[in-house]
Amino acid sequence: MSGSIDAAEFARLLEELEDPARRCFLSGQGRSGLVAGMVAMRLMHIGRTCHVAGEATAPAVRRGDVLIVISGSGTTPASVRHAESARAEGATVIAVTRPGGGALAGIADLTLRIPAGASAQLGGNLFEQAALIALDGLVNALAAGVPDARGRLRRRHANL
Ligand SMILES: O=C([C@H](O)CO)[C@H](O)[C@H](O)COP(=O)(O)O
Repeated sequence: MSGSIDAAEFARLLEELEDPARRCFLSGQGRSGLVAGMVAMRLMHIGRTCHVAGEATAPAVRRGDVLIVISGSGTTPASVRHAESARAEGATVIAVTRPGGGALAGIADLTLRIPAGASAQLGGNLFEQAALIALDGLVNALAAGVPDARGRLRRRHANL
């Protein structure tokens, strides 16, 4: 990976997600969608109301919500559509994408650029791995403000 995540972008995202009452939506396709699911799970564990776009139980996104769209290319049609729809509803859209960020970065209110270019791995592996580490870092930073976050995770963890 060349370069690093921009500290100001990371801080801006943290600020946007500071309000524990704010609903979060996550979106991504393929492996980027799996990263979205992992991040949504941890946000739920620390007490957030969080949904994964496209899941049967996800409600409508509305003004005041935050949608985080994960897409290395920034051009995956479903991801771009989710960003457009959420913007049209008045939600805040956060793009997690490579520098450049395709159409997605142009739609988003905020972007976290993940400097994961070509690598010896298959497909977009490096982006997907790096995006997960960055977003786990974001959740850990949010968890620091949650009283007894570890206990909360234990109590909220799936048991079925
Ligand atoms: O699963 C993926 C593919 O195998 C590349 O590693 C991608 O996550 C999926 O195709 C979505 O692409 P992006 O929106 O560009 O992340």
